[in-house]
Amino acid sequence: MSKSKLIKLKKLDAKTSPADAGLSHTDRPIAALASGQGAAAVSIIRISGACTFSMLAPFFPKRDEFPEREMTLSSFVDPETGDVVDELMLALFAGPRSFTGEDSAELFCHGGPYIVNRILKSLFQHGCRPAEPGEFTKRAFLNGKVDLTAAEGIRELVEAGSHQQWLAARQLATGRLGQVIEQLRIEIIGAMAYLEARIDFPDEGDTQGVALDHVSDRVKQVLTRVEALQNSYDSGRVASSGLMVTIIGAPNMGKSSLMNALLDKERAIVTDIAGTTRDYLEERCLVKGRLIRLVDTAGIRSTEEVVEKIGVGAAVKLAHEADLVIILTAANASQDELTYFQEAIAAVPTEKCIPVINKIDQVSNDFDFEDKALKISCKTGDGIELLRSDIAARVDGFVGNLKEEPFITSARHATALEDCKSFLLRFFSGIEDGLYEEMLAFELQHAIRALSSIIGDVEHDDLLDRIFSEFCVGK
Ligand SMILES: Nc1nc2c(c(=O)[nH]1)N(C=O)[C@@H](CNc1ccc(C(=O)N[C@@H](CCC(=O)O)C(=O)O)cc1)CN2
Ligand SMILES: Nc1nc2c(ncn2[C@@H]2O[C@H](COP(=O)(O)OP(=O)(O)OP(=O)(O)O)[C@@H](O)[C@H]2O)c(=O)[nH]1
Ligand SMILES: [Mg+2]
Repeated sequence: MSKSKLIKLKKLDAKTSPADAGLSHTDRPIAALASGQGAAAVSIIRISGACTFSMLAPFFPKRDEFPEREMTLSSFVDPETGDVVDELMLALFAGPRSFTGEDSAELFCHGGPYIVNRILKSLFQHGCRPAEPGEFTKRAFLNGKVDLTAAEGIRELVEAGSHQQWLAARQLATGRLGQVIEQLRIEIIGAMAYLEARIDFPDEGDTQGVALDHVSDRVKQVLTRVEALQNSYDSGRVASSGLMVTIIGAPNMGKSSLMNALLDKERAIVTDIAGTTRDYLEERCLVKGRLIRLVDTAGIRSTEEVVEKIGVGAAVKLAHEADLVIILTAANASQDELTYFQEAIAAVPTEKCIPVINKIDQVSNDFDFEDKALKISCKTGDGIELLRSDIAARVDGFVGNLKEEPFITSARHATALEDCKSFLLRFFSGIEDGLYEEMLAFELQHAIRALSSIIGDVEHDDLLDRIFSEFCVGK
């Protein structure tokens, strides 16, 4: 194996820090703890930006050269006191071959809070500034290392706590979605090149009609794929942000108790007073490894006769927002409460609805239950595992086979695709209305811009040139 390149830690000319040497706030290298807070075996401090290497020089006085992209055991010295703060591993990355694309360094130090804070403090005193949240990844994006979807994916990878979140984050972080969007963009740009040719060479005569069909066929294919991506949003959203599960029911049925049981902690206040929960309460949690957003609601009261209708109306509204609605009653519920239960079940679409009877510990074993409902007791825990399995199965139903097809995960992607689609549709109605090529090209340009916004607003003139160079007039 060839020996790796050496990087020199040259001190800046002045016996001063980069800050004193005239580096503005924005030019200064950024530094931050990259690993978790709190005591750890090892912590990682990341540094990135021009002057990273010269900024580090005063901390490693015994050595002025380090191999690139290799860990080297070194003493980190406090230039003020001469204290050896830690024996740590140093890795240097010369830009553009780094995560951010800039000169960068990583310090793997002993993970005590004192050491970490002291190193960071020294770095800030000698020219670094604290990195803003996401700034390393932002720099990677600005330096063209990752597109916007990949940057989003990196953020989601770091937060992923479930298999589905990992799947969703991976397809963003690896650039898979970005590539799909880029392909669609290039397709429209290619179609537009034909249009531009018709604009620039209007007298090429007989092939004109054929060419417009060709453009429209290509755009139609893009539209189909845009719609497929739009349809993937439900799955992608559930994978990435969790299934929204709302618990509704009359007061005192045990909605908050069920929330706590599923969360496995005393989150919601539970009392025997009807009307304890007054507002929505949302908590994220894992159910058999699947992320859900669990929403506890205020019990729907029936103080007057008309209220039942209002109650059912509220259930319909909640059902509309939620991916799954747990409709709760109790084994010892009153006739009114049971009526509400039945009406709510009728009002919520079947595929979104899990009817559940709670408090089965309060009635004898041969009690005649309504067949379809799941029977549980938040008090004894009976039936809770079955409910968990049911919820997990619903998540899997949404997330399905996300492995095969590309999918979108955020409202940002969904909105941009909707924009793109509406411009494509305007393009088609423009053809029907016999609009000039210039106008048609205008719609396509907007569709391209909408796609560009997904991967980051980049100039597409360069791409246009590339496509044009492969393109021959009249073909
Ligand atoms: N120590 C460490 N571990 C880490 C990261 C990191 O920044 N540092 N990562 C941070 O997220 C992830 C890995 N992602 C990375 C992506 C690109 C490059 C990088 O140096 N890219 C160069 C060289 C590529 C090559 O030689 O193959 C480049 O793209 O030019 C490094 C890490 C997870 N683990
Ligand atoms: N015996 C028994 N009591 C239960 C069970 N689940 C809940 N309870 C009790 O029922 C009462 C109401 O429970 P909550 O969870 O506050 O009911 P809720 O539906 O959230 O009520 P509101 O917020 O007022 O709408 C409390 O006293 C709970 O301890 C159960 O499975 N068995
Ligand atoms: Mg409650």
